[in-house]
Parts: sequence; C-alpha cells; structure tokens
Amino acid sequence: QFHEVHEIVIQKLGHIPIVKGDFAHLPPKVQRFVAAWVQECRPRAVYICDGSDEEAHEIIHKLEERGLLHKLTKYEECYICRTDPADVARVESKTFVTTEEKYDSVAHVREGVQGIMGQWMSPELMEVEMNSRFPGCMAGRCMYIIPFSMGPVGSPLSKIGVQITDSNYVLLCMRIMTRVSPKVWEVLGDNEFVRCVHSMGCPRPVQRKVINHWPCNPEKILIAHFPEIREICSFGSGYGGNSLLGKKCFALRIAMNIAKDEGWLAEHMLIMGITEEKTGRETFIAAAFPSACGKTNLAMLNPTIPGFKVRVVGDDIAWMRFDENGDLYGINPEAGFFGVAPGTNMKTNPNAMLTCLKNSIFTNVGETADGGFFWEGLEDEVDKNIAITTWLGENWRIGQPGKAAHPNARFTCPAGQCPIIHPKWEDPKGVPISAIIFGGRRPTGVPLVYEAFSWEHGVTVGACVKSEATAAAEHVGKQIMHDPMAMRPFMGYNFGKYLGHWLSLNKAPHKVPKIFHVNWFRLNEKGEFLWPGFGDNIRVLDWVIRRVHNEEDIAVKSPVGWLPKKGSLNLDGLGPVDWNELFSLPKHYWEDDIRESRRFLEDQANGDVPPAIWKELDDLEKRVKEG
Ligand SMILES: C=CCn1c(=O)c2[nH]c(Cc3ccc(NC(C)=O)cc3)nc2n(CCCC)c1=O
Ligand SMILES: [Mn+2]
Repeated sequence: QFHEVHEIVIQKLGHIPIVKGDFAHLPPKVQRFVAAWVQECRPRAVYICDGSDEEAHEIIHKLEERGLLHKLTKYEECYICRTDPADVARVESKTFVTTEEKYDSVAHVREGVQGIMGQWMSPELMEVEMNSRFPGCMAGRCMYIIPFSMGPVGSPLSKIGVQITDSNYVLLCMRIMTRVSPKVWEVLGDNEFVRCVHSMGCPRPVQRKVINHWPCNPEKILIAHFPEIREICSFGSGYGGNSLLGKKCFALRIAMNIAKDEGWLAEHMLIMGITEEKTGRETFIAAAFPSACGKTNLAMLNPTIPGFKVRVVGDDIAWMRFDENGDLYGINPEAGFFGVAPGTNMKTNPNAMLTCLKNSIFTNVGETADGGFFWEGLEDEVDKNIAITTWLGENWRIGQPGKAAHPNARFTCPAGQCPIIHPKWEDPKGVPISAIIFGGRRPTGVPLVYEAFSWEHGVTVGACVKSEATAAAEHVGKQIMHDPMAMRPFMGYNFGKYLGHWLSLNKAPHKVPKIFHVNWFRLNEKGEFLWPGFGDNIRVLDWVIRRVHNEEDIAVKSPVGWLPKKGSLNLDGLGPVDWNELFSLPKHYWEDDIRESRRFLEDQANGDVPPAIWKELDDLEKRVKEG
C-alpha cells in the first residue's frame, strides 16, 4: 500500500538518494525510523534490501572486487573473509543495557565484586556515548535497510526487526541467519518492530587504516540495548556477534525482555528431536550449554547405536511458549547456523560440515590453495601438504607452528541445508518441548546426567551452571566459571528477576517440562575422559526420553537428583565404563560446590534472587550433608 510520506520525513531524508527499493512503500513507523537515522548518520545513499539472490550476487561481486570476500572455488557459492584482527569476537566490556531504573537492567552486585551478569549504563551517560559516535558515522557510505523476521515470517511466535547498517557484509550474513524478505513489510504493517542500528564506525574519508578491507573502529566499540523501546545500537564492530543484531542482541537480550512481559522464554538453547524408530515416538529437547561444551555437535548428533533418529530444529537460540493447553512449544528464531569452526569435522559434527558445502560464509578460517576452507580439526580431511593461507593472511602448512584459523572463526550457513534439519523446523506452531537440559564442562564431581526433583529445583540447577573455560587472563589457565542458564554473556535484564520469571511459569495450565543436567567431560584420576561423548551421548538422551515418558524403575534418588539406575543406560558396544566414577557424588566436593554457588548468587544478585531459589539450595545442601 502507498503511504503519504510525511513532510517531516521528507525533510530529514533531504537530498539523500534511495538507490534501491521504494521508500514510500515502507510502513510509516519504518519511514520515521529510517529518516531519523539518516539525519543522524548522514549516509550518501539509502538501499532498501529485499534479501533476494540477485541482491546477494550483486553485493558479493562488489565485495570480491574490493577484496573483502574471496570465493572458495572448491564449493558452490561459498566465500571466505578475514576481519581486522582487532575485530574477532563479541566485546562484553562494551556491551550495555540502558533503562531508566538501573536495577531493571542489572541485579544488586555486592560492594567490591565485579558484576558479570550484564552492565547497565544510565540514559544520560549513554546519550553522551551515542553522540560521540553516531552523528555522521555513515558519511560516504550506503545505508542498508534490512527487513527481517526472527522465526518463520508470519508465525505467531515470530518477531520482526528492521536493521539499519552501513555494512553490506552484514546483509549477506543476515539473509543466511534470519528471514530477509519484502514479505516482512506486509506482515509488519503498522505494528511495532525491534529497531536495530549498526555502523562499522568508519565514516569516509576514513581516519583509521583499514586492514583486510574490513572497516571497523575497535577503540570505539559500543553495543547498546534499550529494552524499554526495543532498540539496539551497535557501533564499531563488523564481527557477527556484535553486528548481526538479530542474534544475541535481539533474539536473546531484547527478546528475553519481551518474553518476560508476554509470559514466554527466549533462551540460549538448542532444540533437537529424537525419534525412537521402534515406536516412532518423537521427543523434543531444548538444551543450554556454555561455550566449549559442543552444543552445536549435540544439536546435530549422529547416534552411535541403532534405533534412534536425531533431527535438529536449532543449534543456538530457542523461543518457547506454553500454548492454550499448557504444552510448551519452541521455535528456532534463526534461519542459519553461526558455528565455531575449529573442532568441527566429519567426526565431531558431520552434519554441520555437510551444511557448509554451499551458500555459506566463513570468517577468519584458513584457506587452502585448492580453494577450500581449513581450520584446526580438519587435518585428516585435507591433503596434508596443501599450501594454506592462515586467517592472518600468512603462508602456512599443517604441522607448522601457529594456527590456520582464529579460535573464534565461524561458519555461517543456511539451516535448511542441514541433512538432518527437522521437517517441522519452520512450523509456525513450533515443536513440543518435553525436556530442558542444562550442561557444563565439569572435569570433577558432577555425574554424567541427573534429573531435577521439581521445576524449582531445576531452575536452581540452571542458575548454578558452571563450566571449565580458558580464563580471560591467560596466566590462570582453565577455571570453572559461572554461566547461569548459559545466559551470562547475554543477559538483557536483572538476573534475579529472570530467575523469578522462570519460577513464575510453573502455574496452571502450564505443564512444565522435566529439567536435567548433563556433564560429558568428567575425568578419571589419570585425567582421561570417563565418557566417550559425541554420538554415544544418544545413550544418555535415551534415558532422558524414557524418564520424560515416566519410566519409573530406571532411576534412583540421590541428594542431587534422580540418577540412572545401574544398568539402565544402554552401554552396548562401549568399552569399559567406570559407572561408579562416572556417577559418584563426592560429599565434600558437593558441599563446597553448593557453598560456592550460594556465594555466587549472593555476590551477583543478592537481594534479587527469589526465596524459592535459596530454599532449593538449602534443601540440596541438607540432602548432601545427610546423604
Ligand atoms: C555431541 C557431542 C558433544 N561433545 C562431547 O560429548 C564431548 N566429549 C568430549 C571429551 C572427549 C574427547 C575426546 C574423546 N576421544 C576419544 C576417547 O577418542 C572422548 C571424549 N569432547 C566433546 N565434545 C567436543 C567439545 C569441544 C567443543 C563435544 O562436542
Ligand atoms: Mn551461542
């Protein structure tokens, strides 16, 4: 439909040419949004995207000429890009949530303790930071307007965003990771949308030397969220987690605010479906893991025992909502996978590898002389002597010192290409979620799997998720870091209130799913893994499914939750498994762990943690002491 373009909007647009698309066809709210930011960022032109292949080819061609993208001739429509080495990952220290009230955004952190559950910046301070960045930031550049849907276009569970960006690379990734289409304008109409504004922070003429044809402004990176007005402003970084605003910024930090207001959950979870071939029974599971736990590998698991079919709905984010019957349904709001490349190969995740062989973009991976990609973990899958260009652009060969790919190198590939993508992955209703699994990398003390006694106990298990990670400060090596619900880096509001929201969902007619905790990474005293992991994890999911369907005699009560009864896991074909080691509950370890978790919650969210959580911790402690 044709909209009267307000004269105010026309004034703000001024002489700026619209080089693609029809501004007058945009919904009025979008016209005002775009005009305001045109006035602020002053681009040389405005380009309204349609997400089509033709559009992508035009932009790919331009970026190939500029040298930002190289075509990987070994595959079909695959491209590689190397960023400025100063722009390779999310920047938590520059990520903020701004609300009038500080304690809407963050919890009460103990005096003298470093808050790690998100950062608040006051509206006044944020105004200053914004004004020192955005005015004129797109000078000499084209402003792209990206209409996108998180979730299938038109699904009642989906939400619409409009992203303004001066990076056409971001458009190429957004059309893989989200649904970019003119249909979004129709569905949007005069409704609200999430406003996403991104700039590389490099107005022309550029002041800062551009490396690898990758404009960015690392010194002035700012990732700002305004939940009260559903707006995100990202400046200075082109890297995925900071610039594909549909992902972490929208689908987690902003969406969890919307979910709190509307009574649903926006979580950092995979969704997978497991079908038992004997009966055809299918069970869907949502699972949250901190980094370095192989979450994407689990989402696309290749079972090692017969009788099971695993299909993936999503590998990173789940939006879950109880329907009118009280059943929990989930969708994957994304349309692609943005996975960590190193460690991904035909053994650890063949389905991810096969998804990447066409229409994909690789960032900061190595490049082989025969036009392929390479990263750590692929040594056995390429010619050992092939010449490789590293992510830093250096000549390299397998076996030489150094790495071919950056540890955070990424593949960006269309989910629909995954060999085991679930047929219902775009079902507007979503899929029924029967179990929620939390997990962590726990080298000692934590059993392979246990089931929470209740929703409240399970939420407390989620709040106390920890995982071994290489600490930021290299000299301390590996540490067990807190990562509640695996949401720590992605919190969009007060952590204590977030726990309260989870607890509030356990009310009629909601049928809350069972909650489990898994740990694939327990070591024996010789430092060897007690569990083979990978495809053998199906054996644990099998037990989870049988518990979901209330099989009784396969579980025994323990102080920490229900454990598999000895013999109730299918271990056929496995070498020796030290069951006692794998499921032992060292009393002192657990007493220390509970004390440490209580201290963490006191430090990070003291007055905001709901009483039910403290009660669950106290009950757990009593059971462990009496155990
Ligand atoms: C569905 C798979 C989940 N998963 C696991 O279940 C898993 N388990 C382990 C530990 C492990 C490592 C190597 C072996 N290899 C042997 C013995 O050959 C066994 C276990 N690593 C794992 N990884 C890789 C983690 C880094 C991202 C992993 O992803
Ligand atoms: Mn993630």
